Amino acid sequence: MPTASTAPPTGRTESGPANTLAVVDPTVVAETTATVAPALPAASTTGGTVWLTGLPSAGKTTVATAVAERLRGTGRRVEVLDGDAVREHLSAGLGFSRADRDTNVARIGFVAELLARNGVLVLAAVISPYAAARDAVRARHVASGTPFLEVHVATPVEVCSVRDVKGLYAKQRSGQIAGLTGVDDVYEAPGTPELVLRTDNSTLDASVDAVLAALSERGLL
Ligand SMILES: Nc1ncnc2c1ncn2[C@@H]1O[C@H](COP(=O)(O)OS(=O)(=O)O)[C@@H](OP(=O)(O)O)[C@H]1O
Ligand SMILES: Nc1ncnc2c1ncn2[C@@H]1O[C@H](COP(=O)(O)OP(=O)(O)O)[C@@H](O)[C@H]1O
Repeated sequence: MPTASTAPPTGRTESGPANTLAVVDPTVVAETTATVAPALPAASTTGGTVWLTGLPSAGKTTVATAVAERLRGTGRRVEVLDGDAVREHLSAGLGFSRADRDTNVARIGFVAELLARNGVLVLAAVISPYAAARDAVRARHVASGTPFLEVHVATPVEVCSVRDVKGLYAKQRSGQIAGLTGVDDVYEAPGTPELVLRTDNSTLDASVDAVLAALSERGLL
């Protein structure tokens, strides 16, 4: 809710009826507003979405977080949308069927576009295994003229399964889970992503630099 110090002179107050100030002498309102209204910020920086797709343990979250950290130091408005975290809230209750994954990706894409359209730089770290679902997210951004960069975190499954940050690959091997992306469930690699990161043969810093360069090339930094 807007506070008294930031509310525009709409003639409304939070506690009174909508037209409370409409009966007040407008010069008084003008004086009051002139006293408390803060200076408007300069035009906001263009937002955009960086969509990191890849297998579990590929490095999506690690890269997204590191890019965000670098940018926060510059004062840029940045948000990380992580599939894992979103599944605890916005996508609570969804599983890993194709339908549920598509729903999850569509929800994250919706929020990403909303934030990006309003000047936030969004880093979405989501497996998003199906090309059609990712393309739909891109289309949503294109429709509103919001920049969208697909980044394939293309770490090979052999490397991901050794990293096995959450023990999922081991669980799949021992038969405790099935339908693990890249092992016994589909992962459709992007055909023409804006950027491909191979975290198995380059450093985290190099990946962060590559993402920042891609943003800079598009005037998003
Ligand atoms: N069966 C199966 N397949 C793939 N991933 C699995 C599975 N079960 C649980 N997890 C964990 O779920 C984390 C979030 O996945 P996402 O929301 O990004 O997946 S999806 O885009 O909806 O497919 C995902 O997080 P990351 O490891 O960070 O990618 C996995 O750790
Ligand atoms: N160059 C690199 N870039 C990103 N992560 C790396 C790199 N080298 C090793 N790692 C490690 O790989 C793991 C990736 O995990 P995470 O970012 O959670 O993957 P994801 O989000 O794709 O599941 C982390 O433990 C990270 O420290």
